[in-house]
Amino acid sequence: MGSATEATKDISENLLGDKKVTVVFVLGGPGSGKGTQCANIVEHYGFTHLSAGDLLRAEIKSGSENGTMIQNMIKEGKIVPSEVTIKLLQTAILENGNDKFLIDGFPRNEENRAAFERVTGIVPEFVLFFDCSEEEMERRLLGRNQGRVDDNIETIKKRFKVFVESSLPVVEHYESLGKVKRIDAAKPIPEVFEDIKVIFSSLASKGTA
Ligand SMILES: Nc1ncnc2c1ncn2[C@@H]1O[C@H](COP(=O)(O)OP(=O)(O)O)[C@@H](O)[C@H]1O
Ligand SMILES: Nc1ccn([C@H]2C[C@H](O)[C@@H](COP(=O)(O)OP(=O)(O)O)O2)c(=O)n1
Ligand SMILES: [Mg+2]
Repeated sequence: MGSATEATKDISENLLGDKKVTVVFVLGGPGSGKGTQCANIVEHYGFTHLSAGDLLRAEIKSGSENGTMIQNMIKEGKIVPSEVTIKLLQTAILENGNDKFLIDGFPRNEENRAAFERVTGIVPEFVLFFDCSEEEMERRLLGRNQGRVDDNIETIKKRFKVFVESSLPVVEHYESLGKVKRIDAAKPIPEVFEDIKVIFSSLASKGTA
């Protein structure tokens, strides 16, 4: 004991038991196509998709005591405190037999990132970053039609601001570590997936996933 590295490892073993996992963070602005492409990656590369937003929406539906707080924050385009989101992610990881996870829409700010690293000890294999213009993302969100309380123009503008101010710095952090694989997400869905395939096929052939 004594070193910071050992301390982090001990905490990680407490929270995830002995489970060793491969994690890819999937980041990008609202409407950049993260969820759509995660479904493709799951189908072809055997990952399990964990969307932080989906987990939070399920928590609202379940009638949990945090439900109203989460709902209000999502409506305002704000980011839910990391202890809530991390708990949901941790449970989902432990409940799943798989050891390869795409974590979509997390970490969305520095607090998310630092807390996740601290309490799980998980370091992502890499970050898949979906690069797309706000104009295109806005068009997609307004056409998404999933009945979401945050897919209206007022909340969308707030989400874009939060993305630029809080989420892009997380991407920059991972860029400084050489961990970001950037995708041109403005292209049509099949073309975006062709670019993603190159990345995941090379991961599979290295035997790390
Ligand atoms: N490359 C693309 N071109 C056009 N529309 C797309 C593309 N990728 C996703 N979409 C559509 O845009 C909307 C948002 O996609 P989604 O995967 O939910 O994005 P995110 O999870 O990043 O918010 C959905 O209606 C989806 O069908
Ligand atoms: N790490 C996260 C992820 C999502 N949330 C909340 C705030 C986000 O605006 C909403 C919706 O997230 P979601 O990833 O589903 O949204 P998009 O797929 O990017 O459109 O959920 C959060 O508070 N913390
Ligand atoms: Mg999504």
